[in-house]
Amino acid sequence: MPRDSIDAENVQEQTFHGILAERFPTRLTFLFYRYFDGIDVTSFVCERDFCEDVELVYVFRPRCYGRAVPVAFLFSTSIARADMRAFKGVREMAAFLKNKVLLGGLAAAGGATALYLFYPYNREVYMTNMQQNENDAFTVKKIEEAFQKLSDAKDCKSLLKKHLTKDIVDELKFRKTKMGATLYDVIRSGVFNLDAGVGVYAPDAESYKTFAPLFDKIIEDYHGFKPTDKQPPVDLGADKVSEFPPLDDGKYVLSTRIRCGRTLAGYPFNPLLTQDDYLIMEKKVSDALLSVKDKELKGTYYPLAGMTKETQNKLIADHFLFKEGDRHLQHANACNYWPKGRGIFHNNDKTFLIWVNEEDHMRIISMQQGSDVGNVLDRLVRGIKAVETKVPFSRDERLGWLTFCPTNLGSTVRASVHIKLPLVSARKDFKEMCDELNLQVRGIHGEHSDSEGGVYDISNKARLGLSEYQAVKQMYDGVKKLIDIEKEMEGKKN
Ligand SMILES: Nc1ncnc2c1ncn2[C@@H]1O[C@H](COP(=O)(O)OP(=O)(O)OP(=O)(O)O)[C@@H](O)[C@H]1O
Repeated sequence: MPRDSIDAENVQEQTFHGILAERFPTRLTFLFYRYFDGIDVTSFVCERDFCEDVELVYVFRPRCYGRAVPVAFLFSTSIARADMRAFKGVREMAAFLKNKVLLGGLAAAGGATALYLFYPYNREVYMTNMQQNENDAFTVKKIEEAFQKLSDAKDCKSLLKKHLTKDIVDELKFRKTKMGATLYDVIRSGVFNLDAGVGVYAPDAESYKTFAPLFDKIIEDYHGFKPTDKQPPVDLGADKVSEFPPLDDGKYVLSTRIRCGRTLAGYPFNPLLTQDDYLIMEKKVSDALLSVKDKELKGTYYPLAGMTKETQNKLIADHFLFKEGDRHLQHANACNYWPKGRGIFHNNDKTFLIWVNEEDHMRIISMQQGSDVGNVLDRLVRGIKAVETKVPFSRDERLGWLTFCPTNLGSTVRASVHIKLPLVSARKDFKEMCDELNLQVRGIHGEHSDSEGGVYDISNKARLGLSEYQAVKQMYDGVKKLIDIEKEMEGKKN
């Protein structure tokens, strides 16, 4: 049963029968239309999202042409056979043969034209209906409609829109990973959220290979990481933390946070996880965390199910917990069965935290007040080492640690500071300056939020093609430079 159908099954079934009764009053008319008009019954069972308004879909209308050609051929030959029996005498036979040659010629020409005109359709029909390339016809139709929607969205600036060409759609629309991910699962969020910066998510690890013609272009555009490039070996920077002394004495940087993402080997990512998967993974991770021995890291796992709204909101406001209801994640089907299987682990001081089954299976986080980047990194490294011995993670030779969003691949490290730079951030070219320093700017309540009280979240932009240590260094060097410019501007002002 397709994943989307779980809740909507009964409703859809009823709608389906209602529509059938209305449009096809007798079983015979239904069968006729089903045969000649290409109605694919399996496609009715599921849909509740993108094509909400489409009740009945003639999945491949051109199927009728595919069937019409052989039917017409059989029809004409059977008439010819009947005629032949009726003819007597050589003259009639010669005339008949002449006609037959003519008829045969016309049929061949007609057949060739039909083949030429309808080959692409028939190929699709064959591939989908014979399950040659796995994807069902309705999903193919959804992908084509999604592509049309993106093409019509002139203001959309996402990398998805930029790189999803007709050729790529035609190449990928039939593909499906072994766990069942389609191109539609990949692009769904970006199709709903035309204001997205990127717009794609990987429903499972294999998607990065199966849908590589799209992912590779987006990855290269975002990270500057070519299809021939390879993620360097892991270097968490355990022996180099002393290179990151505090950035300032508390004047500019309010707090520092370094996080990385991990996915459990053998499990798909959010859109393909079942309720049982979520619960099993939660148990695996929370059990593993129980055995953390490091005194500073030891803590408790708090499942989201059962947590009061008040506690949740307090944790979110204090920047410890993920927010609920991010529309980009929701449209990527990343919030199924929420809040089941989701939760947060943290130590007493809330300086070491692990998010379970939010965007990625795990987000490992180290954070504290002030700008002691070295200390934050040291704690994170100890945390990663404590966990990775208990649960195996997905890593790809080329792309490094695998994550749901392609912007997080590779090192998966986002090292950030909450920082106040009143003069620099007032400059018109603030965003361009940060871009040049390979820094990403966000508001203080996370991605897609605005700055408050002049505080920005500034982090490394690149995560792929550089080691964990290099990602932290990118943020450290860039922020140091911004602080120097702020000081320079202060000097000039005074
Ligand atoms: N340096 C920091 N100090 C304190 N809190 C921070 C810092 N950086 C980020 N946060 C907080 O962490 C929370 C999560 O932020 P956000 O969702 O932007 O980033 P993320 O966890 O890196 O994930 P993603 O990049 O996938 O969105 C937010 O509440 C944000 O304010």
